[in-house]
Amino acid sequence: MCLTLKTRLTARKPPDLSRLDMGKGCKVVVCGQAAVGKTAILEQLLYGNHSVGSESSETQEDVYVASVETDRGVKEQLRLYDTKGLHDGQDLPKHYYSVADGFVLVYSVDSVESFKKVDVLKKEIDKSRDKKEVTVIVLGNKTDLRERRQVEPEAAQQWARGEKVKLWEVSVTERNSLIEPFTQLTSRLTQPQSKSTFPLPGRKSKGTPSNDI
Ligand SMILES: Nc1nc2c(ncn2[C@@H]2O[C@H](COP(=O)(O)OP(=O)(O)OP(=O)(O)O)[C@@H](O)[C@H]2O)c(=O)[nH]1
Repeated sequence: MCLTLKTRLTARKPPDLSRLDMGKGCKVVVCGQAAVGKTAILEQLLYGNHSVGSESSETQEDVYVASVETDRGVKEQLRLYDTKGLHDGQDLPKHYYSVADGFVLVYSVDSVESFKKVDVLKKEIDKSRDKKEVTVIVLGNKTDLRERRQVEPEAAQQWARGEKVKLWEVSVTERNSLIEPFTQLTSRLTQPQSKSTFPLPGRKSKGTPSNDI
């Protein structure tokens, strides 16, 4: 498993929509209710240096470019869009639906409201995906807050089965819990048959040549 930060393109400034279509790599939108831990997850995954409970400012939009080794042993590039957290009644801006190859929907297990928001987002994705193939994974974060849990794992997994998405419970306090979801997401996003409308029999994965630093 290898996951390296290549670049962090922006820092806490308003979104520049023109950047969304630029650059290579699968585009993954990380979204969910405010303060569920979207930034903490990305920073812990990529830098390994997030200390939970630390003061954090609200994200506007940040883009991280990461190199992830898939379960086929090929390094692939991901562009991870850390989006502004959604407050009550707020929707994810529409442009994300049209550019995303994949979504990471994040809720916090100590907030049933944040889980309901993930359900709303999933249904929006289904409505807007048109014919495009989009990979969605769901992360239930903050499992370390055991006494404050409001979303039970079985109920969440049942919902996930109904929606045909994979759901992992994670905690930023355990970096290892974050690795498998992102490895699987990358593997699915880059699997050869999803790239071609006319898969050829016996066609092998080409993979993307690594240009790691
Ligand atoms: N206990 C605990 N706290 C966490 C965890 N993940 C994140 N946090 C804390 O939750 C707070 C909010 O985290 P952020 O990463 O800023 O959340 P966000 O979803 O990016 O927030 P917005 O940008 O406002 O939407 C921070 O104090 C984090 O340290 C976790 O797994 N466990």
